[in-house]
Amino acid sequence: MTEHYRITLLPGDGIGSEIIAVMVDVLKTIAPKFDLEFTFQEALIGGSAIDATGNPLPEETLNTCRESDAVLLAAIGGYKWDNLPRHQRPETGLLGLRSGLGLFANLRPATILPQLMDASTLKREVVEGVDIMVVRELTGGVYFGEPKGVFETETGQKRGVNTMAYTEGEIDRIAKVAFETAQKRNGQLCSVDKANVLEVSQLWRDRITALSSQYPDVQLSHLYVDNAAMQLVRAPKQFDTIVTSNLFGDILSDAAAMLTGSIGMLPSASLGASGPGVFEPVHGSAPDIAGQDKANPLAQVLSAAMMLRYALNQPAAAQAIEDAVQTVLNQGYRTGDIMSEGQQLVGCREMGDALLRALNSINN
Ligand SMILES: NC(=O)C1=CN([C@@H]2O[C@H](COP(=O)(O)OP(=O)(O)OC[C@H]3O[C@@H](n4cnc5c(N)ncnc54)[C@H](O)[C@@H]3O)[C@@H](O)[C@H]2O)C=CC1
Ligand SMILES: CC(C)CC(=O)C(=O)O
Ligand SMILES: [Mg+2]
Repeated sequence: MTEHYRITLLPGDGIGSEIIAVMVDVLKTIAPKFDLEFTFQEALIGGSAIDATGNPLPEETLNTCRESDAVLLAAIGGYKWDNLPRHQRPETGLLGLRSGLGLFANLRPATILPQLMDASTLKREVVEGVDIMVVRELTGGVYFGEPKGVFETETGQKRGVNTMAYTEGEIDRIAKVAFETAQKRNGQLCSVDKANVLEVSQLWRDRITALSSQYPDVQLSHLYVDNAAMQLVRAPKQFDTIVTSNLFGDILSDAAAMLTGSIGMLPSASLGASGPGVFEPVHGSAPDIAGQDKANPLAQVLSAAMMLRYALNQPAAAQAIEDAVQTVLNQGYRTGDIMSEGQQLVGCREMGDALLRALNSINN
């Protein structure tokens, strides 16, 4: 029986429309082979939404997302909107989408593919075999805490304020996701915080430690975030699952991206307790290469694979996409960000065409 899914597409800004187009072709190609049918509905977010409606997250977009089975987002942001007031910025739209859909858990896998061992800026022996899952808290911490703003002091100076805050409930629910993720992997969980300085991090550490007694099969460790950043580039293979707050996870997952060769390779899944998840690359809108057919579409395509696996329970279709990515890399196709000697430099569109050829060679 054919399974039918309603998918919201959010191309956003910059390279968004280029990489989403490749991903949609991939999904359309895979659908009949696995008895799937997708209805795609495009909606506005970020700078393109500001230009069209004055609002980085129109209510209509949130409603469309809520009515769908899953959301595929590319990225938002760009120079054009950098000087708008905070509440009108593209990034505020993205934060609104995450909080509006209750997406408190962001899973960011950083796995090095054997074909890309020489694309990393780190030595082959350091990155070979890296397989890390960063579980980033996504709707709390300093990106959302109150008070925030720029205020005037008694002496007339401007003072910028953001607040890093977590409740026990917010920590407990992300901890549960992280422990369960570690259980399904190698059973090692490293919690990253700054408990030597920040009260909010001490609460984080205390709650994670308290909850660990419910997961005797998971080996829990703690690192301060400065050391964790250093360890990630010194000896990344020591990590299995990492759980951390919104800001630290944002930073550490970009660093982890470079272990795999490029941020253009890293997908992610943003999940809540119920309702549709958002599947999105870790990278941003890359305005420096937008409109030039230079973007690597693989993080976006692998985000669609995460959607098939995590939201739609279609692991065989997810695997087919992941296999196609390996095939095109085996064939030597490389966008600029993962290019190395002896390989064939291609643009975003050409990489997409190679993926479609690989998928079309799958037997029905
Ligand atoms: N989830 C999202 O929508 C995010 C949005 N942003 C926004 O994106 C804009 C640009 O931010 P940046 O700090 O420059 O981060 P970025 O991730 O967009 O780009 C960083 C560097 O990586 C390269 N890059 C990123 N994705 C790539 C891909 N698929 N293929 C090849 N190269 C790629 C870019 O060309 C750039 O040199 C900003 O407006 C920022 O706020 C940033 C991060 C996440
Ligand atoms: C653009 C920000 C809102 C977030 C970010 O950098 C990210 O989620 O990776
Ligand atoms: Mg980021």
